[in-house]
Amino acid sequence: MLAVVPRPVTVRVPSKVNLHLAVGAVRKDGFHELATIFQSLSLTDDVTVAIADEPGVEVRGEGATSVPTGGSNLAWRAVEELARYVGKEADEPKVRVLIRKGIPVSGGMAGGSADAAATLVGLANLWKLEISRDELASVAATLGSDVPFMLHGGTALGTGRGEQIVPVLSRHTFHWVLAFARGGLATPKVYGELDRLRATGEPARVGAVEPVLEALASGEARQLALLLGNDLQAAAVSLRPGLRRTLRAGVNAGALAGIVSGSGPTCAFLCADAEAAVQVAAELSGAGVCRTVRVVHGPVPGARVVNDEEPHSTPPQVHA
Ligand SMILES: C[C@@](CO)(OP(=O)(O)O)[C@H](O)COP(=O)(O)OP(=O)(O)OC[C@H]1O[C@@H](n2ccc(N)nc2=O)[C@H](O)[C@@H]1O
Ligand SMILES: Nc1ncnc2c1ncn2[C@@H]1O[C@H](COP(=O)(O)OP(=O)(O)O)[C@@H](O)[C@H]1O
Repeated sequence: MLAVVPRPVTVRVPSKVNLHLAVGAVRKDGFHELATIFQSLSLTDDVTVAIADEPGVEVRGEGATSVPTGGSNLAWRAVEELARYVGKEADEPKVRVLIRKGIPVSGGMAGGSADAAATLVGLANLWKLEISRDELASVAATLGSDVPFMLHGGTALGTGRGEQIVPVLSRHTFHWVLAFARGGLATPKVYGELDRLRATGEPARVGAVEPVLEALASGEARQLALLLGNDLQAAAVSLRPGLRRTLRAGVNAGALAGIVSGSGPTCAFLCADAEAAVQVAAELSGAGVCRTVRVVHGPVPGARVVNDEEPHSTPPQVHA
């Protein structure tokens, strides 16, 4: 009798920006204690998982050539972790993963984490697993600090090393312009640079998280703009001094505020509305301070199956 091979499953997964990133002490396990507010953004990766005779990962799109396709790819690690969790034999998952990247690699927008989260959701569907979101989140946390949020999406507070997620009330949609840099920044290097800066001085720290929560609940972009803060920004700028110029250029172009996204080097500019974002993007792209400019919005849903929707929708793009 012929076995029925399940159809491939395609999952769309957002990127993220940290609206507030307070980096605390280094813990015994080497991670920093965090209090962060994540917001998912409409810049996405699409990940397709399929049963195949030749297992492996294929990567296409934005920055694809700098993404490993072997066992260190976070999507492949997700295949292995989920297989282990549900008790599949180590050589059983004959799965092929196709990643279509829209999220810049090593850009501080959690692209690898996004692919891992998308793979978990895709496999749960492909393998018809009876697994709860909480269980999936616990597997996600073993893959990386940002992975649980990429499952979750929306706007959320992350604590611990960033993996403990609680949803946050956020009214309205916020409009952003992203400035992609040439080349990426390695996350551990940026945390290390912050440790170095703190050992030799007192780089400014972000304020309390409560006012940010209030601004999100009010949905007022102008209020939120005054409160955006990222403790890793000083470290990213120290490693890439040119980011200072990019941040200034975005505000000069009419953004309400600019911030380094997570560990950088992508810069995210909050704009008053959708129309203002398009104008800021056009002006910023002519300023010669970044590689590419994108207009996006948030929050959007976390990793979700989109089998019957059209393939990867790239947001408006302006080449700088
Ligand atoms: C900085 C943030 C902000 O959301 O994201 P990115 O900007 O890289 O996307 C995250 O904290 C990145 O999370 P993620 O990329 O999942 O990191 P992990 O794989 O868990 O850890 C990579 C390395 O980052 C450092 N790290 C990460 C998280 C944390 N709370 N403390 C740390 O010190 C450690 O050096 C660790 O070895
Ligand atoms: N599926 C993936 N997509 C992107 N990067 C990946 C992936 N798997 C592993 N990596 C590696 O993870 C590192 C961080 O990538 P990424 O998640 O894009 O950046 P960031 O941590 O700045 O958000 C890079 O060195 C990249 O080569």
